[in-house]
Amino acid sequence: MDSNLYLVGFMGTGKSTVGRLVARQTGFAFLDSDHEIERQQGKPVTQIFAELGEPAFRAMEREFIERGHPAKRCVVSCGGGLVVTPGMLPVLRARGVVICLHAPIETILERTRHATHRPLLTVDNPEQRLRDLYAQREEIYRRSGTMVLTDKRPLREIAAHVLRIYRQEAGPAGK
Ligand SMILES: Nc1ncnc2c1ncn2[C@@H]1O[C@H](COP(=O)(O)OP(=O)(O)O)[C@@H](O)[C@H]1O
Ligand SMILES: O=C(O)C1=C[C@@H](OP(=O)(O)O)[C@@H](O)[C@H](O)C1
Ligand SMILES: [Mg+2]
Repeated sequence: MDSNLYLVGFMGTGKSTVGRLVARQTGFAFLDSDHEIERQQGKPVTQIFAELGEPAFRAMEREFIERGHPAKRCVVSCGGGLVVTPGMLPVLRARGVVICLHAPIETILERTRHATHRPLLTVDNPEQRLRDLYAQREEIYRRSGTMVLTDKRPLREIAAHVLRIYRQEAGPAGK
């Protein structure tokens, strides 16, 4: 059982935090798509958006998923928009197990309130932006993979749940 595990879902659902924990527990490598792109570009995601634009960032995400990471034994925390780009979900599915983290919008608003590293939220009304994006994307996340609820749940419990699903879906009958 060594296929990759991809965590997808909206901003603030805990992909980066939970992914790190699951990687530690499995001994898999931990890769966060945002961090990998930042490392490769030598600048933060906010600067990439400002200087090169969102489409360029989406192309970097695609490149990272298609050619930029090992095929086995990785936990990959995907940036929230990665799986929204048309054509990305089949690529993730072909490469491993896709699990979607979920939280209600009120919890997302709370968890993202003080962060400054998400360029989509550096607007006059970040709350409205989050509500709009959440509504636009909800259906895509719902269809992306087995859903894990994260609201009012401790991180270690979420990580254990993710790991259980991974073992079921990557097991002998799976990948
Ligand atoms: N289950 C949880 N309970 C409480 N806080 C959480 C939980 N999951 C994530 N957080 C917090 O929410 C914020 C966003 O988490 P992060 O892992 O960066 O999400 P994502 O990568 O999905 O955007 C962080 O401050 C993190 O500590
Ligand atoms: O939802 C999005 O489009 C984005 C989510 C971010 O990642 P997180 O989901 O880890 O915050 C990051 O990739 C970028 O700011 C764009
Ligand atoms: Mg993240």
